[in-house]
Amino acid sequence: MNRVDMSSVAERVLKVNEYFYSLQGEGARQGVPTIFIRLSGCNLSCSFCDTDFDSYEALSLDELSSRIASYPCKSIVWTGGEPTLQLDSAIVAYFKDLGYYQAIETNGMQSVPEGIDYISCSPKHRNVSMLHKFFSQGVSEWRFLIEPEGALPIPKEQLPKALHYCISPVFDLTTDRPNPIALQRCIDYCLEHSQWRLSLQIHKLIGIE
Ligand SMILES: C[S@@+](CC[C@H](N)C(=O)[O-])C[C@H]1O[C@@H](n2cnc3c(N)ncnc32)[C@H](O)[C@@H]1O
Ligand SMILES: Nc1nc2[nH]cc(C(=O)O)c2c(=O)[nH]1
Ligand code: SF4
Ligand SMILES: [Mg+2]
Repeated sequence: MNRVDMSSVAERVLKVNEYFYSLQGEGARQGVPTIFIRLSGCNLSCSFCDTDFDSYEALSLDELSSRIASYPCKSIVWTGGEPTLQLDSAIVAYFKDLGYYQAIETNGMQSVPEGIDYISCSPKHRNVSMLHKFFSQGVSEWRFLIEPEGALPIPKEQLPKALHYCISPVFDLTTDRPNPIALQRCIDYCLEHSQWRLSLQIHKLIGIE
């Protein structure tokens, strides 16, 4: 981006629920130091959702980038809520210009802006053609969430390709521990389908943010 473009993008505003520095707790990048930026709002309201994402502070990109600049890290995870509701390619380019590697956590209801380096998709629907439409180039990781009851959400049809195939048991909201029945379903599934691996929310298990 040239300097004129950069300065106009810098004034754009995101509704930011919270930002914090921690270790990636989920998926194939577990343990990686990461700046989490949680954007407000979602297009779904999943019964198991572990996140309050309604409240927000309106921050310009300029302000947001200066607030995260003190973290000793150049890796962002955009999450929410549903970050695809606010992010676009100009915002991604702005943070790329500042040297950030950018991952996203998305529910798979719509496409991800160009320039994102790593896509973690945890679909909350069973519409495989929608996944092919939005992720025709593939994703970095699938991360299917498994509940204790009901049909497994992993489609029998071919998914867009991924580098990593993760399944996660739903964590109980009162104990911050995996639901034991969901966990057993995940273990059984991985042992029968060896392309898939178990992902636990390690941040909850070790008591970090
Ligand atoms: C809070 S969501 C935000 C991103 C996006 N809306 C999504 O659903 O992927 C981040 C991750 O947390 C997972 N998640 C939410 N509630 C959970 C729970 N109770 N147990 C385990 N994972 C959960 C989601 O499946 C998703 O992978
Ligand atoms: N440590 C940690 N890792 C995470 N990975 C995805 C998270 C999210 O809420 O999107 C999350 C989170 O909230 N904390
Ligand atoms: S899509 Fe993600 S953020 Fe939205 S309600 Fe479901 S789990 Fe929570
Ligand atoms: Mg979380």
